[in-house]
Amino acid sequence: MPYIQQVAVGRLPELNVYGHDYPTRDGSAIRDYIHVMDLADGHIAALRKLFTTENIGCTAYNLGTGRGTSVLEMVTAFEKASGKKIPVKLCPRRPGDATEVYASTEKAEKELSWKAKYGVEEMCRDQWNWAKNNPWGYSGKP
Ligand SMILES: O=c1ccn([C@@H]2O[C@H](COP(=O)(O)OP(=O)(O)O[C@H]3O[C@H](CO)[C@@H](O)[C@H](O)[C@H]3O)[C@@H](O)[C@H]2O)c(=O)[nH]1
Repeated sequence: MPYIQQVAVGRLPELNVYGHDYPTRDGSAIRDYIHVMDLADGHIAALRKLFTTENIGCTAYNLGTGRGTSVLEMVTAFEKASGKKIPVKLCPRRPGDATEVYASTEKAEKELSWKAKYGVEEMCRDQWNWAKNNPWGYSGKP
């Protein structure tokens, strides 16, 4: 996402897509992208659980949407949200990259009463809204 955003604002000429021969629906790798607001809410839900449960010990929760989106699907969604063309360069796979990663969310839903609210469309919309107003981030153009 940070790289797609940099292409959209003109800081990078194109997005390197690492891997286009994965056994996925379009050949690119699949990940579980999450809206930062959902991620923040998930942490708050975990803290709430921590402060209200005695002897909770150490427990891990997955914070994700439970849905996988491919790199090329993300590009298309960002193009739609921004109205900008995102040129891509199909590159070899990065060593060590997994084909498909998405979260199992049942435990967090059940025990934290937390579930991601936003989808890829809202993620791209809100990221573009921030990026177009802050193309060089908080620090401004160097
Ligand atoms: O310019 C880019 C950057 C990324 N990707 C692809 O986009 C996907 C997501 O990449 P990235 O944001 O680097 O995340 P992951 O590959 O999911 O790895 C992250 O998540 C892993 C599991 O949490 C951690 O182990 C890693 O350190 C962390 O970088 C992958 O398919 C990449 O190949 C591109 O195609 N072009």
